[in-house]
Amino acid sequence: MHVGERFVSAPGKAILHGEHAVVHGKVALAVSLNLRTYLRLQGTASGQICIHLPNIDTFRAWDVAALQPLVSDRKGGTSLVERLRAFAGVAEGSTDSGNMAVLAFLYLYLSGFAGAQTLPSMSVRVWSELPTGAGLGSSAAYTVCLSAALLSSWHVLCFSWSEEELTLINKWAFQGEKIIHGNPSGVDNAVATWGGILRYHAGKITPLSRVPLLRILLTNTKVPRSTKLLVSGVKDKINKFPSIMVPVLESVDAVSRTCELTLREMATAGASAQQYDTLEELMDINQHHLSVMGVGHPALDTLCRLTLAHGLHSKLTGAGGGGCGITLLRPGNTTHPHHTPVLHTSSVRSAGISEHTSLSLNAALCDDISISLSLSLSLSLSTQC
Ligand SMILES: Nc1ncnc2c1ncn2[C@@H]1O[C@H](COP(=O)(O)OP(=O)(O)OP(=O)(O)O)[C@@H](O)[C@H]1O
Ligand SMILES: C[C@@](O)(CCO)CC(=O)[O-]
Ligand SMILES: [Mg+2]
Repeated sequence: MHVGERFVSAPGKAILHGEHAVVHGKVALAVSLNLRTYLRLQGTASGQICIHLPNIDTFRAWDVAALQPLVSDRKGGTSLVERLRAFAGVAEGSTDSGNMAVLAFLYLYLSGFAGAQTLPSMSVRVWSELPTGAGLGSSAAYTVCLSAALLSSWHVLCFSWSEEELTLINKWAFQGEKIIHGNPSGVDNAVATWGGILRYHAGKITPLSRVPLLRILLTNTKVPRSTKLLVSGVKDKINKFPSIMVPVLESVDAVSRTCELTLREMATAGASAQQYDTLEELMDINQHHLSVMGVGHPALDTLCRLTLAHGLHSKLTGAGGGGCGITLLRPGNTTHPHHTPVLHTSSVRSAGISEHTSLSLNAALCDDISISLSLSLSLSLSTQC
């Protein structure tokens, strides 16, 4: 079987409210960024599968003939993930970047081509503008790219991403996220697939159509962390202290719902100072809840303290434990002349759209912390066949 060339990209995301609680069935609000991950897939006649992941210094190659026996379970009773772990020498519970990325790739590749008479040989390269493991959904953008490229080569189609195809891309990307994350909610891959701003609740994806233009700053603390470990740490805490932690999750749920309501009112009747007060208080409340869940970090505390000294309110975004924080700006806040910090929250769902407004960082505010990102918001998965 020979596959043609594919080039796809998918955006990262910022979570406004609801990270971690969303894993336990609560509401989250998330928005895509214009920092993207890109994938190029090329069919070859080399008899090999090669994957090149420059962001994480990983290059691996296998003979197709060595992978072929993994497709069917000849030993009986083992799952494809278990067979792949044994094949690639990856221990259960490993959080090594390269191992996780490679396992997710092999899983999606072998699942997709399981029905083919022979596995196709190919070379896949994935590179990203997103910092890896910093709370901006790099894992989901990676698995959405893999899923979109492999699906389009399984179906030998040049996608224009119909709703049905996006649903399929999202479903497979979720399987890849499971390998990297352990127990993902699905919010990150949904945003990487559909783009825009959306509400995510127990698997239900609702694009928000009436939202105001918000401006936020995004700060990378550059403190490394693993979403998988943070998510499992929160679960342990809930299991240990259910009567304490369940009300915290309920409260985060209420924060997300109140934020959604406030955004809708701001879009309908125009933004008032009181509504900004509300958004700021919600960020403070949620940041404290996230610290209670055990996913804060001194660098994030520093971000909150420094921005508060300028009258601005911040919270972590994504899994926390380091990574990135977001800071809400009011309309009158001045910003670095080269940056226009904006969080544009309209929802666009079709493919190939690169409409974006910018979301960037005012470095002058946060120069005690390593700050490196200058971002824009992009609104959908795009593809070029
Ligand atoms: N560009 C990339 N190339 C290869 N693998 C990647 C890439 N981006 C992410 N990954 C995989 O995803 C892992 C990071 O995922 P993780 O969920 O911990 O962080 P994140 O997705 O950036 O943050 P969050 O889940 O909080 O939004 C990496 O260790 C690697 O396995
Ligand atoms: C921490 C978390 O809630 C968001 C990570 O971006 C995990 C998830 O929802 O899968
Ligand atoms: Mg992730």
